[in-house]
Amino acid sequence: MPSRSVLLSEAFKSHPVHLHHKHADFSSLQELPDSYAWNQPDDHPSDRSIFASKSIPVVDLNDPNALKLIGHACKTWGVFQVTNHGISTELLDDIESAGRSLFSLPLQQKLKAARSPDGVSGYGVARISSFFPKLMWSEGFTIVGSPVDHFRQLWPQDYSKFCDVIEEYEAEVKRLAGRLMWLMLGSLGISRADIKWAGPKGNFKGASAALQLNSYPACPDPDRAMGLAAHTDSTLLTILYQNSTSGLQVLREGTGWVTVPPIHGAFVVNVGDLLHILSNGLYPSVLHRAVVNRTRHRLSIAYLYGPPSSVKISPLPRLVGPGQPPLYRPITWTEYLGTKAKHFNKALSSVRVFSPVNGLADVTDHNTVKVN
Ligand SMILES: C=C1C[C@]23C[C@H]1CC[C@H]2[C@@]12CCC[C@@](C)(C(=O)O1)[C@H]2[C@@H]3C(=O)O
Ligand SMILES: O=C(O)CCC(=O)C(=O)O
Ligand SMILES: [Fe+2]
Repeated sequence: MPSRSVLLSEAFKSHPVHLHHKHADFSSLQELPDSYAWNQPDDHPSDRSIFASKSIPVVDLNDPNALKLIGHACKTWGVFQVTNHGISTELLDDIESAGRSLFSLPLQQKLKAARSPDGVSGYGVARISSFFPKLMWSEGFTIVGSPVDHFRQLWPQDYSKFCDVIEEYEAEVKRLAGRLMWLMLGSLGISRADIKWAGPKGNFKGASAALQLNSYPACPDPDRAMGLAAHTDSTLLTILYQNSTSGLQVLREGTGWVTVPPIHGAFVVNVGDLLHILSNGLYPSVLHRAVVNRTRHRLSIAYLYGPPSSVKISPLPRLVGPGQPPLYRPITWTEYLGTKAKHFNKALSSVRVFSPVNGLADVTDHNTVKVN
């Protein structure tokens, strides 16, 4: 561990986003305001692809072949769903209803817990909003560390029961994340000895994470609106719970946008940018987005899981060799979040090592134009 550890919550100190004037009271909007109309013909939610014939793999964690199935899903899709993961449907119901209570508070109340421009936690629009000229039809609440201060502002009387649900959910999903890490890495031949930062018990005790509650209100003109614009996650992996309303889509090369159908009690697990780096490019970090719905409110809860914040992540030595040079330079999670805040979807290529073979430019050559 480096002596000076930079917390995840510090990641955006040098990349503040000022979006406060953009909070909307969706329930009062009967028509889609122009500021929410994403009418680019080639990246339009209305090209939402059918439940494609080849669909996202579903893996039962009790299946003796789970390791192999997960490895295959990670290589080919970068995303899969898991069932029999050990987290009770009661806890899922509890976290969903906590999310619902939060987003159904009056806007003025939610704004009391607004995310500060250089902070990570609190209520607000997606951080990536600053890269797009149009607004997204969603609101979010990010939790890093204890939610108690913000929850006290939201629910001065009964914040503690909501804190308990969040804490219980985080503890359970953290355990699942550690288990999934070993399955995802195990199928690449990686074992405990290869990842020192997983700790002596191999339980990734020092891992960092953010919990992102996303709310997508019913929308008067869903075909022209965008819930959450296409992005990859800056994580090792993300564990997503979605309610029974569909909306999540992943981009599959050669197919287009594929809807991830909600399965009651299941989680969607996707590879993030840091696992792509760790796997030396073997696992793709999947591009995904959320579209919205005319009649139904949609809720999703993403557990964005990463390494201890100051551990340098680089391609695993076991996956590097004479024919497989390391494709990425070492970077900490906190540094990567800063890079993402600056370069957005070009962040990953900005970490890519210069090579005369792949012809990619070094990070110093990277200039991304930010649309505000
Ligand atoms: C630990 C994370 C990961 C963050 C930033 C920070 C807290 C919130 C996460 C998200 C959640 C919503 C999509 C995203 C793209 C966004 O705008 O905020 C994510 C982003 C990332 O994966 O880069
Ligand atoms: O709402 C969804 O299904 C997607 C959420 C997401 O991609 C995220 O929070 O990173
Ligand atoms: Fe995401």
